[in-house]
Amino acid sequence: MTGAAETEHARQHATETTTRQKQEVCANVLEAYGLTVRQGGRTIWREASFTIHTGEFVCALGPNGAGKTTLLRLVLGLMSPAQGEIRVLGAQPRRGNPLIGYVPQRRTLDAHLRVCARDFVMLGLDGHKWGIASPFVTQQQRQARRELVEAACEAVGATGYINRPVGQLSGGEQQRLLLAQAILGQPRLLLLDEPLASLDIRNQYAIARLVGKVTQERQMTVLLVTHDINPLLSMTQQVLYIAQKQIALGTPEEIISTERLSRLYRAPVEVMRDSRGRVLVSGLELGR
Ligand SMILES: Nc1ncnc2c1ncn2[C@@H]1O[C@H](COP(=O)(O)OP(=O)(O)OP(=O)(O)O)[C@@H](O)[C@H]1O
Repeated sequence: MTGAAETEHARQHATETTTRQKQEVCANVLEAYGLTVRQGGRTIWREASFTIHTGEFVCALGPNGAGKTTLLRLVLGLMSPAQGEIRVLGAQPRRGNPLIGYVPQRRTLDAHLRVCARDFVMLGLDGHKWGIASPFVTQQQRQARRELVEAACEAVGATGYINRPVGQLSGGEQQRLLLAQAILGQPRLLLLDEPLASLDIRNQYAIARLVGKVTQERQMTVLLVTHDINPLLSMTQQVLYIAQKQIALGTPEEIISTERLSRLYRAPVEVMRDSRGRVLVSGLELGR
């Protein structure tokens, strides 16, 4: 690296560190004030106000099309609200914020994808460049990146298949790699869009436990979209429920109750709990 490039690199690093430090002291990870969101001329939800605090594990629930992914898109700065204000780590949302890790709604990775698990996870560091590292990366930095990837793979229990082509891995194994990719940059906020979808029950619980453990160890705030809260109940502190164009936030006991859900859906919804605390909701099949 030339002297000028080194100076520029150091300046950028210092600016990013200061911004990071400033945002890390923010006690509220997500703040919404009177948020209204429209898509294609339709109001998806309106006048939502809520706060997610540092370190909370929050599950977003709601019927198909209620606007759960839309909320994640707002947080990621991929769209703007029609009204109201949203603040992420004390600032306006912005695209490519390194303080946010994101696992999008799961697509099965192409069975013919030859890239090995280690390189796939590495995309979490420079995915926007398709893994083509900057020419300024030194041998030492390359080694540090490898160690970071290996630590993330270890954290999600993927070390055993780190050299295998991702296309050949099972759904549960691929989900672990997506999680490793998202935590690589040590984000403060982790967004997960239906990480349990299309996994069998055993793997749903295994991935749920893993997400809980990894995010607690790394002190991350989590906003996770799911259709089934049960595998996540033991770690969920807040539930964010989206229905009937409204958003409600509270503890699982507050939100997932017969009275509250019936009010949210303006329909008779019944919530039952079994001896192990698992919830069963009936009445939602009648429509949004
Ligand atoms: N680009 C777009 N243009 C117009 N409408 C859109 C667009 N993207 C999403 N929508 C609509 O916004 C609504 C909310 O979509 P969103 O994907 O946020 O729902 P969701 O709650 O995540 O649903 P699911 O549980 O099915 O994933 C849907 O009715 C969808 O059709």
